[in-house]
Amino acid sequence: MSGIRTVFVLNVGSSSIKYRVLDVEHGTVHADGVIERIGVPGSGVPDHAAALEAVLAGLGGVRIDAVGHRIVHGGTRFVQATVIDDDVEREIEALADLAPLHNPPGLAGIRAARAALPELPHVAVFDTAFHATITPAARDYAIDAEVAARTRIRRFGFHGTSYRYVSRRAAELLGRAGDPGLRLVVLHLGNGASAAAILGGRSLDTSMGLTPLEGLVMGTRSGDLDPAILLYLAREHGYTTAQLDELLNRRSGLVGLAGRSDMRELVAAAESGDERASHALDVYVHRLRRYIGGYAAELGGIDALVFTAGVGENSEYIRRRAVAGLEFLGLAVDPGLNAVRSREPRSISPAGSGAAVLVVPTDEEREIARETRDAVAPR
Ligand SMILES: Nc1ncnc2c1ncn2[C@@H]1O[C@H](COP(=O)(O)OP(=O)(O)O)[C@@H](O)[C@H]1O
Ligand SMILES: CC(=O)OP(=O)(O)O
Ligand SMILES: [Mg+2]
Repeated sequence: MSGIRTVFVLNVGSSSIKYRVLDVEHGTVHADGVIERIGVPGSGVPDHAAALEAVLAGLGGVRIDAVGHRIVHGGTRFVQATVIDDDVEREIEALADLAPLHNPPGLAGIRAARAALPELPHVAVFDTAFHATITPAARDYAIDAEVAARTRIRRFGFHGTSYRYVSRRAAELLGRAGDPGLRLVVLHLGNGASAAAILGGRSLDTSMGLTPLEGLVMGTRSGDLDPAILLYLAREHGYTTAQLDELLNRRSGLVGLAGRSDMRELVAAAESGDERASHALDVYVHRLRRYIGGYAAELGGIDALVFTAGVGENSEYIRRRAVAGLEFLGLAVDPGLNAVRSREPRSISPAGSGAAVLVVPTDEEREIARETRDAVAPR
């Protein structure tokens, strides 16, 4: 008897708002859209409040019962979806320094939406929350423990809302929902990309760390590198912290290696003989395979490898190359099944494989709606 049927989900980025109004039980979408170029001069959308006003005006008469907000970093304070009040809003603000690219826009979204819809419950759903269960060994960096504690440095992990949704759908597809022994390696490959080792629906390890910069090669982020590179650039080449931030978050990854981040374009370029594109893809796939192997080792074997997000769901090429030669883990991809284009969760491994290879489209908005309902009216 929660009465929460229709949830307005807001995924606010630095210059865009993605939104969806949906029926939480059936997933039926009443409205959705994206507003881009917020705050860009000449765009006609000066700030998040104006953007949200435009979104709300476009919704007309749709009845909304609650609002769910994607917040990327919940720190140690938020390990589950949380109903927002003034205190929670302040605590999210205090976490901004840990996720300077992601949290401030999320907070701007909360402020604008609470002002516009003050009578509704608002819930913050955190990317980090699902990874609250990572092992202590996976959680800690090997640095001076006193410094780490004082400065709150540890690994958190992100894309947790996606992992929660995808790992549940994968378990259902395998007929193993609720099985505490199910060993999944999930690859969330979007613009931001990460991997996770998930045992029985709980995250044991994940590739992003204190911030969403660690781990896999991404569209514009470097992922793992030798931290001494920063010292070297600062000391010998005069880089400032702002320049290092810009280099590693915006001018690295696929963009840094090959000048572009769109996977479709890169694969097409590589296939027509572009050496830089081809090399960028080699670096991307190399890193990916190291994580698959590492997580299989942590899990003591693997029952299914799961691909999700824009690249994982759509790139036949990346799936083929990620799995090539992993027969020793029971993993293989059937070329015919891999070529099928579909929005449905599906297996792409040959019948009789030791482990499954799955493609499971993620749906962060639907998961946010579900967690919003459950936070407002715990079941
Ligand atoms: N048909 C496709 N083939 C290969 N890659 C694709 C395809 N469609 C989308 N992508 C890739 O998906 C990525 C974006 O993924 P997405 O999950 O939407 O990212 P984000 O949510 O992080 O912005 C881009 O690199 C894009 O090139
Ligand atoms: C946390 C993160 O990297 O998010 P996104 O993939 O949306 O950039
Ligand atoms: Mg994404």
